[in-house]
Amino acid sequence: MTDTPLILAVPSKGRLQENAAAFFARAGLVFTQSRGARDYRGTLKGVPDVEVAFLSASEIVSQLASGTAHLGITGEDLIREQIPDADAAVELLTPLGFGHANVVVAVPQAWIDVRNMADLDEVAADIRARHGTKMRVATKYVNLTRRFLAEKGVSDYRIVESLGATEGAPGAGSAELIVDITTTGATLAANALKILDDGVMLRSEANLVASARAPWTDRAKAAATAVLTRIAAEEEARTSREVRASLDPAKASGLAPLAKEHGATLPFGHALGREIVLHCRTATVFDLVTALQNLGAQDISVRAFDYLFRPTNALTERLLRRIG
Ligand SMILES: Nc1ncnc2c1ncn2[C@@H]1O[C@H](COP(=O)(O)OP(=O)(O)OP(=O)(O)O)[C@@H](O)[C@H]1O
Ligand SMILES: O=P(O)(O)OC[C@H]1O[C@H](OP(=O)(O)OP(=O)(O)O)[C@H](O)[C@@H]1O
Ligand SMILES: [Mg+2]
Repeated sequence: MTDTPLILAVPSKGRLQENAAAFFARAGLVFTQSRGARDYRGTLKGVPDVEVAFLSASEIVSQLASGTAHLGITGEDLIREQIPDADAAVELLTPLGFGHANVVVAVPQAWIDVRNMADLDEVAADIRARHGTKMRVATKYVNLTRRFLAEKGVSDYRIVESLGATEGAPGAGSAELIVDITTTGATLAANALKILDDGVMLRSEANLVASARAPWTDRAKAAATAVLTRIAAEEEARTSREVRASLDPAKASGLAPLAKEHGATLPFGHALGREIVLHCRTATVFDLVTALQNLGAQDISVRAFDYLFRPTNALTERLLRRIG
């Protein structure tokens, strides 16, 4: 226990698997599965003290909640659904830009008068009056649904737990409406369902998540820092550019204010000769080039980095703030 390595939980199937593997690969983090593809444990090439656990997105949530895994990639929808006190149990270190899905309340398109959550109260009353039963909501997001309906003041309903093909429930007659995730909307459309106007419960995407309950030994902390440092260096590289140019030293006094105005830095300070080097955000690079040209700079070149390691990074700081 005192010497536990870092357990990194990675999606082994489903929608997140490929994107998660690509995300780690970009950061130079390559998995090795020693006993072939059916081995559900692995390591990270060149990073000691890391054990990779290949799990489903929902198992990853369970392991982060219990502290069996230290770090993992999974959907925020599953985090909010499966962990009652999510903010106490885990820290969402950063959204990852893939695995986008909205958790929504959807009803049959044929219900033309039902447009928003408030209308559901009338639907419930109507069902009760006609059939003496409760309005049925099919979903696997039981907790999110209960919380959301309570917030919206809808109380006369019952949940029909659904483990798959939830969108088919109204058509099959096993529920009146559903709560499920949607990305393109194709499955909802195919089942003649529509999202209520105020029926988006959560906009989810894949996140890099840390467990607050895992045994954060020094060894695990050091390994996590190594992993997060690489991830941050890849992101910093992707969002930064290096700008080099030749500038008459007589004009060098204009450089610092120019850099400041464009949010750029002079990592090597003011060169004594003609060569100047700036780092800037990718999005501002052409404005910076124009400003340098106006200052009289020549032979301006712009380069991308593979990795850019800063003295600190937001990911590691966020983790260490949380786990101490
Ligand atoms: N279009 C999508 N449909 C489903 N999930 C998506 C979609 N886009 C992103 N996701 C995310 O991927 C997560 C895992 O869903 P996925 O369908 O891959 O799991 P699964 O393999 O079906 O897992 P399980 O067997 O536990 O249901 C979702 O909870 C959600 O966060
Ligand atoms: O809005 P769309 O782009 O149509 O995507 C939404 C559908 O995708 C998911 O199912 P999935 O294919 O993962 O099958 P599952 O229900 O077996 O997990 C989800 O449960 C929806 O049914
Ligand atoms: Mg699925």
